[in-house]
Amino acid sequence: MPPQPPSAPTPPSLPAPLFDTAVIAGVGLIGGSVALGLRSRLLARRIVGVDASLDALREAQALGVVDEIRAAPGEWLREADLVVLAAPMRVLAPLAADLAPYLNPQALVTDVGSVKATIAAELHRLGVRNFVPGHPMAGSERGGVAHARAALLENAVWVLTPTEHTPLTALSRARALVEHLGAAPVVMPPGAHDDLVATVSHLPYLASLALTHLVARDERLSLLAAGGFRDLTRVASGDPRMSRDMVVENREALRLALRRFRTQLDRLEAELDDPEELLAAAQEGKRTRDSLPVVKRSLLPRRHDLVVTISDRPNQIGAVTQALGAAGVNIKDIEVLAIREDGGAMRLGLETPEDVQEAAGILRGAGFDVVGRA
Ligand SMILES: NC(=O)c1ccc[n+]([C@@H]2O[C@H](COP(=O)([O-])OP(=O)(O)OC[C@H]3O[C@@H](n4cnc5c(N)ncnc54)[C@H](O)[C@@H]3O)[C@@H](O)[C@H]2O)c1
Ligand SMILES: O=C(O)C(=O)C[C@]1(C(=O)O)C=C[C@@H](O)C=C1
Repeated sequence: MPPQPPSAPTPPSLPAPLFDTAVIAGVGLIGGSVALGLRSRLLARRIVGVDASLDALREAQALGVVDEIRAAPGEWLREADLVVLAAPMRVLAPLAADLAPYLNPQALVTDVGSVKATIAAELHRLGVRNFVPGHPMAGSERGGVAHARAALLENAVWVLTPTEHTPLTALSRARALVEHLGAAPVVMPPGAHDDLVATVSHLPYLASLALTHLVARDERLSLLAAGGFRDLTRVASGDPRMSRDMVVENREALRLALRRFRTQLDRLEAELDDPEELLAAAQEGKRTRDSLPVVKRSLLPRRHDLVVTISDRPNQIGAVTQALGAAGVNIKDIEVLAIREDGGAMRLGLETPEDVQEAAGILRGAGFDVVGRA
């Protein structure tokens, strides 16, 4: 055979996404953050939002959180291989019942609700096979998609609460989802989860309400309320109805946590007359609080991303940054997404959608393969 001319190296293709079509049911703070995580980490080829509020859907689409929007379930759902239920807890089960007739039986279905035993039982009753109940231990008092950020879920503990009905393959797919989103999966039964969050989430919410009620009786108290009071009561600013639903749903476990809390308060009150004992309690409290792990999250919103494939040749990353630097495009964040024998991909975080357009043009001109995610 005559010698062949050397062919131009073909740029490596982007890593295959974990999911083809992801559906986010409830495109608010948490659903939107999951969608942004899927997006920025290239975990789904296509993200569809479904929500009871047309305004929320339009906002999610305008912010580039989802690719497509749907106002109601339908045949279109069969294309989904991932469905994330992220609506308020009181509507999670009815929402699942509306979606169930259209679900592809292979689809991984998960939720993000704050209490797990009831939803786990409800979805089993509905016959949703690949359902893995979940709860990211991260959030904010500010709801709505405008506050969604992929970084919200980064390094967060994300509890998965399989039951005896949960297929092992579904659990391992849910684990992979959580890990790929940059969070840390922790697996336990739904009841154990509900007992624990009663103490670390639902009790603090009621305690913050109690404190705000104390302050409400005298406006001079609000005047003097500084960092300490504000830190302790931040969660009282959350959506009252959602928070109410959360604590009511977990009331059995919460009653026990409240009893333990009252005992602690009584003990501390008694120790006011025993300063040495109170000092020991204060030292123990400081040790516990100081030893809580610091959760590191990126400071940058990852809304304006550009993904560049890089071949396995020297100085490819340098060539990308130099080309953009020479044109005055400011790179705010860089992440290497995948490294393989034939190359890999990296994500550039840019400030504005216009920067993404400009950078994509420059890099394409320099022979790079790019995908914009403005
Ligand atoms: N906010 C937090 O800190 C936090 C943390 C972890 C988990 N969660 C859980 O996440 C879920 C969502 O909370 P959020 O803070 O994102 O709320 P959110 O208000 O920001 O978003 C909820 C979204 O669900 C939509 N929705 C309401 N009813 C619906 C229905 N019937 N069908 C489809 N969509 C509907 C709303 O329009 C809204 O867009 C809740 O179940 C909550 O328990 C919240
Ligand atoms: O506001 C926050 O920072 C939260 O993380 C909110 C918080 C919590 O109590 O920890 C509230 C309810 C959710 O189920 C999970 C998280």
